[in-house]
Amino acid sequence: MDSSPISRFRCFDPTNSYPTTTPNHTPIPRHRNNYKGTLAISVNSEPKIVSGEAGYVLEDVPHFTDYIPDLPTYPNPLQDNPAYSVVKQYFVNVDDTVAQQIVVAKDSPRGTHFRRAGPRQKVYFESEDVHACIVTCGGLCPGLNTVIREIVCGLYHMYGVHKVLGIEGGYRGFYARNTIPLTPKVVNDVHKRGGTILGSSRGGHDTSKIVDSIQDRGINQVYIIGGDGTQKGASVIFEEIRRRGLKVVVAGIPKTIDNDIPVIDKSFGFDTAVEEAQRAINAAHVESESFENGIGFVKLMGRYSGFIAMYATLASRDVDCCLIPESPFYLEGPGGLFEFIEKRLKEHGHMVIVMAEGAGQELLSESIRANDQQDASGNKLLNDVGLWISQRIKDHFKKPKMAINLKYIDPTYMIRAVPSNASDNVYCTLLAHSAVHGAMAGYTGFTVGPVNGRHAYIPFRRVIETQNKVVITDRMWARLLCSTNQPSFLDHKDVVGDEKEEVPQIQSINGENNLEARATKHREPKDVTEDTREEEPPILLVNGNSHLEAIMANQK
Ligand SMILES: Nc1ncnc2c1ncn2[C@@H]1O[C@H](COP(=O)(O)OP(=O)(O)OP(=O)(O)O)[C@@H](O)[C@H]1O
Ligand SMILES: O=P(O)(O)OC[C@H]1O[C@](O)(CO)[C@@H](O)[C@@H]1O
Ligand SMILES: [Mg+2]
Repeated sequence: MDSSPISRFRCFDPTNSYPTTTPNHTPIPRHRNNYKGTLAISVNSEPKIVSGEAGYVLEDVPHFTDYIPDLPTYPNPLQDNPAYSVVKQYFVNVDDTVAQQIVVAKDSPRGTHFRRAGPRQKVYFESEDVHACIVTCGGLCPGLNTVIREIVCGLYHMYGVHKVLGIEGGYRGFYARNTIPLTPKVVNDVHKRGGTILGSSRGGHDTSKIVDSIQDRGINQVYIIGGDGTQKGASVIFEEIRRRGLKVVVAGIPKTIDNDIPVIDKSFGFDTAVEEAQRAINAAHVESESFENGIGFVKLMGRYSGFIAMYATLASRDVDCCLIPESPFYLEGPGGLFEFIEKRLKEHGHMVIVMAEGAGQELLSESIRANDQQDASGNKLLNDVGLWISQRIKDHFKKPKMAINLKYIDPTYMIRAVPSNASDNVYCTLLAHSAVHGAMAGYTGFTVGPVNGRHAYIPFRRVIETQNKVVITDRMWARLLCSTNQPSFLDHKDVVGDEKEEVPQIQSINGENNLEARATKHREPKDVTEDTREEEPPILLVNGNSHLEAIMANQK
């Protein structure tokens, strides 16, 4: 008997272990958590959570068999594909799941897992019956075309699917635009271009019109590429499809230049964007070095998450100061940005500042009328804080003493409009293929992505409930502070506090930030109590030293 903990609590995979039409038919278990037992159509899509020994939890994704009875299955055509037949164990094991938490202590619970992505032995579509469509939504990101290409080529070459449509111009394209037939020939060299060959848009998400269009066109696999907003839209589409009892897969491929999608290791195009940002930082460095008291000021993307700025800074080593939305700062007075600039210019004669577009927005809205405008998707429109702070720096140094030479560089759209680099191309290929395998296997309502390096199917709920942010108490931010040696910019009154009060404990650093969502304040209480290693952080350090010095002091 197999004594593996997972099999004992029946981590059911309808595509491998319990096919519905094989001679060795094994009944589908009725007792799965949140599973309604009978295979009647269920309109409630509740989380599929399976618990096991030693604190093991599987957060599973929906499957056709959850709400459509008696579906036939077919052997996966990949088993006859010469490219894959030689690969041992090409099909994913029934029990394979991917752990979210891989840094563990001896006695800590095994924690959350996701279903491993990849091809299954049985599929729920015959190749000629598949009618797929692809849509891209939200802002641009390097690699969009590669994902489109690889979904098309994956469907054609691995599964013999020949009906793939491109939906033009984002969600509204489902009901307001024509479709584009996509073949391997059409998409052959699109990965060499930036942008998306399908076009994109914000807003225009009309669920019933979109699902009507899917139904009217006879589409049964919907591949949706986009960021957090897009995945929210995909989740709503999935719920409506499920409510109507349609055999239609909804598969999300996460896209965001800001890297703000939680759970997954990082989003595609991020590396390319960081690489492209180096060109702007290099230019800023060259300009600043060449003039007396030169300041190169670079504004990068990052609405709520400063990952691009942080990684671009770490990669460059020429940056003296990195400003991100997660780390508040102020301009005037002791410990402020102006004081630091003056100090650094006196020491080095020049400096480079990198700023994420979402940083310091509160300073700007204090000084000018708050901008409460939104884009078509409901995202807050940001003020150009980079330009504003540049002007404030110029004004500040005009007054008394130092003549400065500030050059403002805004490459924001350049870093997301370029084609993806080689490593992102490979990453995009894996994402696309994982999505195709999952769809063919009848999984639906999922976003695909790597979790600790292994591709997994993640329920929509998990990627839309929170945003991935830089955790400034994690080691990665400490590495950055170590590289720039910038101050913490904590407000003087916060730093000193009420002298009668006890000096609060310095925040300890708890583990690597490998780009996963770790902003504790966004975590569910359940997660926090389950994972005892990520306790609610104590008050951030605060003793007048730089952030880094304080961290080092604490580690002594
Ligand atoms: N809560 C929601 N429910 C349904 N649809 C949504 C929701 N939020 C956003 N959308 C739709 O998703 C699409 C993309 O959203 P948005 O413009 O926020 O970009 P995104 O996917 O977050 O990408 P990025 O922020 O990386 O550019 C839009 O068409 C928008 O209407
Ligand atoms: O100008 P657009 O196309 O709305 O996009 C700008 C936004 O899109 C992003 O690239 C992704 O959310 C943000 O960094 C940026 O604020
Ligand atoms: Mg977004």
